[in-house]
Amino acid sequence: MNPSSPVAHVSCRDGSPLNGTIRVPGDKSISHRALMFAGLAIGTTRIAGLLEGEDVLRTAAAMRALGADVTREGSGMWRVSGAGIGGLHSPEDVLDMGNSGTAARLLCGILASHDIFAVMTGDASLRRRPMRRVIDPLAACGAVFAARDGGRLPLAVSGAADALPLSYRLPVASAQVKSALLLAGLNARGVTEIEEPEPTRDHSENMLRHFGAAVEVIGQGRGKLIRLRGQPELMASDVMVPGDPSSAAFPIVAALLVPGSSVTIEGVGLNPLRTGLVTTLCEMGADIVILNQRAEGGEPVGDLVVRATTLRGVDVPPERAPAMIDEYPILAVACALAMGQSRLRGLGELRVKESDRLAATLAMLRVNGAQVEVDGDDMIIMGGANRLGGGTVMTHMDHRLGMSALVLGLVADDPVTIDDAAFIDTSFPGFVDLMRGLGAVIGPAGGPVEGLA
Ligand SMILES: O=C(O)C1=C[C@@H](OP(=O)(O)O)[C@@H](O)[C@H](O)C1
Ligand SMILES: C=C(OP(=O)(O)O)C(=O)O
Repeated sequence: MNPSSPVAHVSCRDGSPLNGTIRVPGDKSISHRALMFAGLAIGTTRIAGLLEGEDVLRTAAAMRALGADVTREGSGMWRVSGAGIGGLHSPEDVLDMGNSGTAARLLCGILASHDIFAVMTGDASLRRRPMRRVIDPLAACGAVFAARDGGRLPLAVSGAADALPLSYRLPVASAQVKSALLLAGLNARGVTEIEEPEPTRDHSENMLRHFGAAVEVIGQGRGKLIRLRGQPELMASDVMVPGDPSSAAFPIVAALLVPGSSVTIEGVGLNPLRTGLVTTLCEMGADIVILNQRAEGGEPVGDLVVRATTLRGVDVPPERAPAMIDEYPILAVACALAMGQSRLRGLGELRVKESDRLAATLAMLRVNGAQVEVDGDDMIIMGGANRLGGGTVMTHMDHRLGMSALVLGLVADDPVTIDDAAFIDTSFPGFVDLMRGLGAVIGPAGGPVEGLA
């Protein structure tokens, strides 16, 4: 993707409600993991509903370069024949992980405990993101990493020929770090132990079990100890990927905010470690009904019926952050439209996402007339500004900023423009068309609504 794409896209309030029934693309976290675990398993795994966004396509290409047989069979339908744990080989060329922190960090885990040499890079956004949080703990298994200043990509890794198990207490609440260590632990002799003081998404633990590994999780409440016995035989096992709750967040908030709307989103993943946004919106008074709760591929799933509601301000506790870490930009849009003040607490991790999301979300709202402040790691938003919109939002290569700004435009008094829509494809290909199908007016700035590439 071209980060300096000159296209400006704009969304406008036109008074018509959003209506319809949709599905959002497959869960990004689960899609990355399905390709990685299937690539390490013996036998052939079929994956249905894989997210075909740029980020996940980078993982597919990397696993292929490392020796797994990864084939697209149809829309969202993929077949992976794994190389078995320890069976991957050195890639012939540099692994380019594009815009994806998850792909880069989880792959570091795989590389660390394989006897291979690899070099990894990414786009300008990913090259700014901290990698020490994975390479420091992974080095303890015997891998040797060399990275650019500050522990940034590009990096080179010489994986351990005979990896040692890891024992580590996570200093930040990060499912990416946890998953990188679990992936390394798969090819280590003995038991890898990870202490997790704050719970984060557990898709890796669920998928390890799905592929036949023995994972023990000790502790029920907040603090957990995760134990993985190394060198299990991972057996191929088909995966059905649920709709991504982090993508559903955009039509959910749009339906709540655009008066008269009623939107049903089918097949959304409802893992409790991902549903912080729904909890928060319900605290704001949102009319969200969950129907047909069921389990699909080891993950809870349901259909969400969302109707427009007048929202009130909310105080979101810091401990909820891991369950909605990617949803703060769109929650901030909801707060700007709510009655009263909101305080979103403990958002330090937002500074190291695809952009500095704390600064970029503040700028998005301010340039469109909302009153917002950052106080330490908290964001404070005054809802109900007299007039919103009219600004151009700099998206800084960050898909979630782009989508949040377009949703803001659907309810603002004046059009909202974004500098670059290209990065939306990293997690939500087809976003603009899907929103238009519900009745949203989104199009190039100053041009006709139809014809947006
Ligand atoms: O494990 C994952 O799939 C992810 C974990 C989160 O990152 P952190 O682990 O850095 O919090 C999240 O922001 C990212 O979009 C996906
Ligand atoms: C932070 C995100 O992804 P990643 O870390 O994989 O780039 C995201 O999708 O919002």
